[in-house]
Amino acid sequence: MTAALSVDSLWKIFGPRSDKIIGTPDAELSRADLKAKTGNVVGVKDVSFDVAPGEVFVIMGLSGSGKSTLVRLLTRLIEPTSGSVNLGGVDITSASEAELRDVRRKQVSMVFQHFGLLPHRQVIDNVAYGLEVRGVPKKERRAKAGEIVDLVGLSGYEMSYPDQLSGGMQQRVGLARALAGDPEMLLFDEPFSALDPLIRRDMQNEVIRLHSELGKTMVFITHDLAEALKLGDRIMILRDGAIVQVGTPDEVVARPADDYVKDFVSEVPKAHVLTLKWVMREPRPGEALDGPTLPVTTVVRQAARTAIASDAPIRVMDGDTMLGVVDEEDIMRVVVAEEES
Ligand SMILES: Nc1ncnc2c1ncn2[C@@H]1O[C@H](COP(=O)(O)OP(=O)(O)OP(=O)(O)O)[C@@H](O)[C@H]1O
Repeated sequence: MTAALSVDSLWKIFGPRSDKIIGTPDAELSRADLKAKTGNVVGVKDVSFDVAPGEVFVIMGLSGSGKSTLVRLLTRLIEPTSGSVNLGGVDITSASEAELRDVRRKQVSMVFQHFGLLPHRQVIDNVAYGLEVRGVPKKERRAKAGEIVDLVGLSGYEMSYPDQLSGGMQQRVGLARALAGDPEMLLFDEPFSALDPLIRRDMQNEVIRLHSELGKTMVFITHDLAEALKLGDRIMILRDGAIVQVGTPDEVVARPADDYVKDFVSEVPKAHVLTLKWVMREPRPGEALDGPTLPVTTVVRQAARTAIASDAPIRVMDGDTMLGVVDEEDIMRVVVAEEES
């Protein structure tokens, strides 16, 4: 299957003569050392990854890790120093201005932290804006926008103006606007960072629901690990512009690539994230093998009740194949370790 997004050896170095650094030993320097030696700052350092169609791919990192730079490179809002980006079959790196405009209008929509709504337009016309730019006639674009307004739970607010809505509702308008043009991919740049925790949780659930209904490819930028774990099919962790780890949420939590990631995930409630894959074991000699079955993808916490209710260990399955077993004690070990940490 062709990737929805493919990034290959992408670099962005800010500062003088930045294109002369890649390929030299200076490129290997830490960000601080390179800055001290040459005055250049590495925004994105030799980043490669693929996003599959329909995947939710989260790019996570602390402030300064290069998230905003990377997301801007994806649609070439800034020029890369080297490397390539292929978005839905279009080579972004060599695309003409006209092709880029087309990609930004039709293939990818962005949702930002600052909603960027047009204050003097009603919700319906904010949502329809992208269609208007494309020249879709008023009746048609309003009908389409109306459908999307319903989809994001804003029915009844079509005629409201942005400043009459709460932050969470404004971000729903932002989401609706991004969806109205029926893009293949949504790019979220820290969209919920400014929202209250409860509203933020609602919006995350909204993203999960919309993804399951529409199946769009999503690239989601965040500095919040809990958000990354909740939303991502896979998570890519950046530090100083470089990739530290790419993996599924349970891989990242179970097998952090280094101390940096380990530190990040130390507070994560493991039983809520780890799947049986990480706690199953070989059956012991003589152990009963007629216990209940659960898929290997079951989260540990969800397996607890089954384990407690059964004398024989749970058989952990991949389809018809038994991969291992877990019993109550195996599960308690994860839960207790979590309480102690
Ligand atoms: N135009 C620029 N000129 C020089 N350096 C820049 C420029 N833009 C970004 N940088 C530097 O590149 C690095 C990565 O910044 P970037 O904004 O991409 O990080 P971030 O992870 O998005 O952080 P934040 O969450 O704070 O926005 C930082 O050291 C930043 O100072």
